Amino acid sequence: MTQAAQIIVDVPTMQTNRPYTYMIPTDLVDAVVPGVRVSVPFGKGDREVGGMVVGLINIDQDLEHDAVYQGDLKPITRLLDLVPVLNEELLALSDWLAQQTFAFRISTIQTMLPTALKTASHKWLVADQAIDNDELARLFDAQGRLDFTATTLSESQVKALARLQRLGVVHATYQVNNRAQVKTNTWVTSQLNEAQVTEKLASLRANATKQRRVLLALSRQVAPQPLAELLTDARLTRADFTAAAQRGWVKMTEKEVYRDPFAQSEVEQTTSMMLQPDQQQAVTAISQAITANQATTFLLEGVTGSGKTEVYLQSIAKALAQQQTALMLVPEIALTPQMVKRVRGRFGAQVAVLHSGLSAGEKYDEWRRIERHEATVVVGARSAAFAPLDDLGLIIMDEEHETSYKQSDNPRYQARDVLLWRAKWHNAPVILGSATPSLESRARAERGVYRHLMLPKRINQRPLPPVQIIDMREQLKTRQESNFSAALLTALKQRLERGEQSVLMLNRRGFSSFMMCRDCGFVLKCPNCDNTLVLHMDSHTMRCHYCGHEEAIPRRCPNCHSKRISYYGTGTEKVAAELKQLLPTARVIRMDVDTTRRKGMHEKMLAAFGRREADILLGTQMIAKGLDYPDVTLVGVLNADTALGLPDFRASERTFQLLTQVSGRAGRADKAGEVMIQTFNPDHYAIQLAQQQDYERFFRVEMNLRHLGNYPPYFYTALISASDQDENTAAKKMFELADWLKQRLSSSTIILGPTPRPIARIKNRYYYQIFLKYKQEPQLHDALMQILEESQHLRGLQISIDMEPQNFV
Ligand SMILES: Nc1ncnc2c1ncn2[C@@H]1O[C@H](COP(=O)(O)OP(=O)(O)OP(=O)(O)O)[C@@H](O)[C@H]1O
Ligand SMILES: [Zn+2]
Ligand SMILES: [Zn+2]
Repeated sequence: MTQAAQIIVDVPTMQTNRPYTYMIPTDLVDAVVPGVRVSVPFGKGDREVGGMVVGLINIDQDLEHDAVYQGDLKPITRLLDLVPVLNEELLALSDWLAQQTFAFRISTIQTMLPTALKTASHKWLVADQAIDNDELARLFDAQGRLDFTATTLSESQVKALARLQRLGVVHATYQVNNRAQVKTNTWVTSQLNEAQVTEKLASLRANATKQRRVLLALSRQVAPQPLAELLTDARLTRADFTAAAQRGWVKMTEKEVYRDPFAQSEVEQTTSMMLQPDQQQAVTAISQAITANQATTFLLEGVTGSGKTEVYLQSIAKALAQQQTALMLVPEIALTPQMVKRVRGRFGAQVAVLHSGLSAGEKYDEWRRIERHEATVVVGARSAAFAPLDDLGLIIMDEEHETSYKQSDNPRYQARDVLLWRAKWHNAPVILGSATPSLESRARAERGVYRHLMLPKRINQRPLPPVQIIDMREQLKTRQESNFSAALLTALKQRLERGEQSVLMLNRRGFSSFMMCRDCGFVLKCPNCDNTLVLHMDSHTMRCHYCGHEEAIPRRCPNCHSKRISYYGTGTEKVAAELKQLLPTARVIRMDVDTTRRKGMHEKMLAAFGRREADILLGTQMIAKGLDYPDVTLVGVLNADTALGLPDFRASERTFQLLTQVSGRAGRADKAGEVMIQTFNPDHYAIQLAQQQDYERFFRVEMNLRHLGNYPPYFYTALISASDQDENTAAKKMFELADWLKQRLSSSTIILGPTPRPIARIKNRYYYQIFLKYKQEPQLHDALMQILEESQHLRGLQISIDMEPQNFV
């Protein structure tokens, strides 16, 4: 009996999207197992490519059934791993995921591996114990390291080393060949003494404000300090200090940053709290499912501040108590030290944390701790859904409604689906938690597919803060254009006088992509779909992205005939400038993608705000989550409407979710809180119901509208996009496709488009899309596969498929 290996090669094309059969050299027979990476000769000229072993077959019996096999089998060239890097579960998952998302198997496999394993990296073997074989022991240097990538090893040596790794005598580590992985911080050292600073300040021109700020900052501290710290004053920029360096006032140096080894040990140990009755009920139900190994999905719906986290923690404890592991996903933005602290505080060093802030090396370290069963609790963002935990006893997804759980690039997977799949594999329950569940999940709870658990009250009966809606149309009649209503401005002044803090949110979603009447708030909608029309400056038209309807940009408001129609939207920078004028004494921290791009800035700014170094935290959506500061008594939303204008059937849902989240930040401690929402659409149901914080009503109203519009959760959706350098080719192909689909699919399926994409041209490629809404469509998978396969033969045209798309702009 001869064995051969089934290998997915690292050649991402439709033709190669299936296992190829390779011969296993006799010496490697035991070492080649599913889940190890290899390199193999492939294609014309036997180019060497990487690959993943996904299965083994007996040549004598199975080969005639192997469709791919032609001619003599080529042998595997090299073994890259001594032990599998993906286990049986994850291999099966990668296969399922490729099917679900119409992605190549190699790309779903790559998605599951930590970066250190997929980029060009240098592999070392490290001896953890003495090796009792002289020949092998000699391969290791004085530090017990063997350079696996550079050393030529005989096949028997490879086999023997594989055995040692399986026994835990040696382990593999990776050094990523990427200089950028070394983290550095810029430090600023003043070159001026106190007297010189005073002198320079005196000689500055009156309008040299930037230089004055830099000098003032220098006067406060003489010792070298990190630039990032100086930049917590939002009025200062890196460029100001670069300019100062050119003047010889400061020296800027790069220092390497090391991981703080005390960061973990500082976390204070916490113990389980006495649960409130609602919490207790939830924990009991979840615990029963854990004990019974039932893959029940729970929807934990709890208002902001109702103590969902404590329910998670005590349920995790239950899983650990029966020697199982737990996986918890949170949105990237919520992975603040606060959240990590709460989990570490309860479970200590057995917690592994995976987030985008870690370097490739750090991520690999965490991944390995999980694989070696050193970590039994994993907290992480979307990609942590693939954490290689064995024997999962509980899976949690916090803020389950968050769009960031859906990956927008290939493979376009929804982490929630991955978790549900894994739960079935492990017979483990899942908790989907949120104050504002997605309509899809809430509808499933209604139909009994998920079990519904509720936490309807805040802890200690603290009231939800009162929410006031401010009609900006009224404001505009009396005052000149401003981002601040009189009421909000007064409230901000009060907080300043009382020494309390305020949070201001500027909604960036939908920023200037549509038009709105400044007098009546009217937003132009599609006559066919009731979706907001998107402004296309290139063609000077308003377009519907679902059905393709197009019309001229109106000069007057179709509703009130006002001429004051404009792009609605504004940036945080502009708001910060206005704030400076209106409230010159207020200390403001501005938090948006620009100011938080540098690693660690997000946490630094929040920490500074927590230390009360600022009066106002001004930011985009990123401030809506997770903040728990006792002195915040005012939350202001500057523009509640912008997301409502988006050409997205989920626009109301997103708006409601965001407003509810951000309102939940006020009055969490003893001091009462207050929320003010500025809007041009005070009567819109999403805004009205957010004011009342009435999720239940919102759910009913929105479900009704979804039903009328044939949208999810009543219909499933899929988005097919095609792009080409030639606009006609892309359009023509998509019209053909739409016709073909009409014949192929059932008549109950709704095919919208093709239409040009919101940004029709990206990097000189033209995009067209078809939007599908369907209930039951057994033909769909095959039809879409066929489209992908056929598109391979069309040079230049690229087709992508997004199941249950979350983003339309
Ligand atoms: N049983 C309890 N007894 C006393 N305090 C509790 C209890 N459960 C939770 N808390 C406290 O109540 C506060 C709010 O809880 P938590 O942050 O878990 O709510 P949440 O539902 O996750 O809120 P959000 O959705 O706003 O993040 C926290 O400070 C938490 O420590
Ligand atoms: Zn109008
Ligand atoms: Zn339309």
